[in-house]
Amino acid sequence: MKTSIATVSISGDLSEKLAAIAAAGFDGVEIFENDLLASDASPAEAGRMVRDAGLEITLFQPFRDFEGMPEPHRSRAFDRAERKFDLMLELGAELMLVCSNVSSVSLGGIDRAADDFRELGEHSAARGLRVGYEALAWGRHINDHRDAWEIVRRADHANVGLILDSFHTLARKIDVSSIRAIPKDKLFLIQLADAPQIDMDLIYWSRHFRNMPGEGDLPVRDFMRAVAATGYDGYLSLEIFNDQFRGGSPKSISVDGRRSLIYLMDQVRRDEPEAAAGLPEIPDRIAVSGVEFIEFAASEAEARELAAFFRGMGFRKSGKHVSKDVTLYRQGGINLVINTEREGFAHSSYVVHGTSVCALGLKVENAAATVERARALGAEIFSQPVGPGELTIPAIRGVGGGVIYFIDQTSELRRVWETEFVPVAGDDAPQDASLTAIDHVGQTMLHEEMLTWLLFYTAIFRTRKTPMVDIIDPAGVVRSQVIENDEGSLRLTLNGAENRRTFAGHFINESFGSSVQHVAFGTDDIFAAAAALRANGFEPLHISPNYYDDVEARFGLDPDLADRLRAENILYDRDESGEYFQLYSPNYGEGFFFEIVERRGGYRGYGAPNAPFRIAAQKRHLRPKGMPRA
Ligand SMILES: O=C(O)c1ccc(O)c(O)c1
Ligand SMILES: [Mg+2]
Repeated sequence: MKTSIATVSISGDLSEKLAAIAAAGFDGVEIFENDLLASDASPAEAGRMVRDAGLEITLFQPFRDFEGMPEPHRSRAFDRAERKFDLMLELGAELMLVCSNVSSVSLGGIDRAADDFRELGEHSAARGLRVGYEALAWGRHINDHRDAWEIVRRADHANVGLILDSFHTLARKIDVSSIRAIPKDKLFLIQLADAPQIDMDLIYWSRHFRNMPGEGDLPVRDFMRAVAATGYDGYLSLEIFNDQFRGGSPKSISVDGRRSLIYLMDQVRRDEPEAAAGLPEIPDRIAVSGVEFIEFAASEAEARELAAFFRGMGFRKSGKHVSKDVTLYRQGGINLVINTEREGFAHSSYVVHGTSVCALGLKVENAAATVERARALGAEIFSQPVGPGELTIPAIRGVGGGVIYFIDQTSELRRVWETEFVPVAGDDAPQDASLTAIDHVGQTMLHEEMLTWLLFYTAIFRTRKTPMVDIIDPAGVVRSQVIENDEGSLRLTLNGAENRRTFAGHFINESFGSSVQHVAFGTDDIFAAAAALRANGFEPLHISPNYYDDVEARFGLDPDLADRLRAENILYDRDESGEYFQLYSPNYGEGFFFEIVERRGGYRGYGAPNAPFRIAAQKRHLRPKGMPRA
């Protein structure tokens, strides 16, 4: 698989772009003319920069408003083409993209356009160059790749071919099976882009909202299957016009791009094994059955406070690590560990972020295969020296720098708790709060990082995304999207803060980066949980009584139930499929919190309608210098 990306897809000046593209492992780059015009480098110098970075120029583009013109526009278009051929020879680019004409003076006519392309083919062949024709979705006469192909077919010139761009084809919902009838030697380049499904003007959608394959909602996989069926084995080139990417980190966008292509082609290899025989074999997306543990990094003093929090929620101190300052707390199927080591990863995480979640442990089928797939997708493998009596737990770095460990049931890892921890007799055992499992883990990030996290989780794990939901914070909007498995036993909520005055934004600011902001535990009996918390002296987040008057009226609740909710500070939501009960801890530090939830029936949401009231309460509890109030 040969991969390429257009310079328009990422931010920075030309040399920054090239460095990031090369570092991410791309083989080639499309030079967008504007990037050259903006650069101080001459075309020859720019070409040298590309080759010095170890890249090939896959395309020079775009050449506009060429075919089907009346005179004198026609002659002028040919003159312009000659000028660009000069430039391409200096640059060292061999293929030029001609996008379909949008000019109001263009005449249309398949044969007229074919004649123009045949003549352009002659001119380009004389210079040793080739031209590829792309149907823009908004082209004046040609806006469908099937018509562009007819023109290329009738032009019948070896130096004239077709360029397919998944966006233009999929945005117009053109049947992709038509691609299977195109001979592969006439496909000069494949451009790939996805996009979120939003109803808007095609040009605006294309130029501002494209994203990497897998990040959006278009069936890029079906498009690529059809391309693979032709036997096409040339460059796959990302061409992503996206405002956020243009303002983002060149490195991270480039890494996402490479990841998206590897992920896409791994799916295509499985769909079309005949066609995609040459692609590397990597383990399929990894099934995750849930969260095995959550690890917090803390100082000793803060660990005592955190442990008091855990105790209040019914967690029992259950084990001490055989060789490290790590303590295990358990309840139901939930494992929480606090790491107070003075060296190693947890400690450096503590130094940077303060007391926080530094690692997640996920339950997978096969931990070694998980690391293999993650590595193939460009994830960073994590390891640190193993102490006496410790197992080597396979791990990778998550997007925000946190660690994700993998525990399976088929290796010695299944005995990790017995192997690494000695039981401790909890003398001061709290009342069990009937917490059974981790319902979801909430990760907070900047809004512009959301697609990166989304692609990371969905490319490596057998998970899917749910539609974006807006969480209304009194100081702004937080966008929330969930990564989940089919069973609902793994749910990661990604919360993207658009400003720093939201509760989520405050957390990112104060904890120096994106990470886990909350952990939600599931229970089968929220009222039993609330009673246990009370018995353990744990005071939940206080919710305004005004909220309960509204809930009672809105859902027509039985007044007794409304009173119980009010008395226990439990939030309530309901949809067609079931009910949801939520109980919140006070903030820990700068906005970290726990949540206890009960789902009844088939409720699959997260109580978004309650968020404004819960967030308002949490903000009232934010203290100038934060330590818990438990
Ligand atoms: O938005 C455009 O004009 C444009 C230009 C060149 C392309 O390859 C493309 O897909 C879109
Ligand atoms: Mg294109």
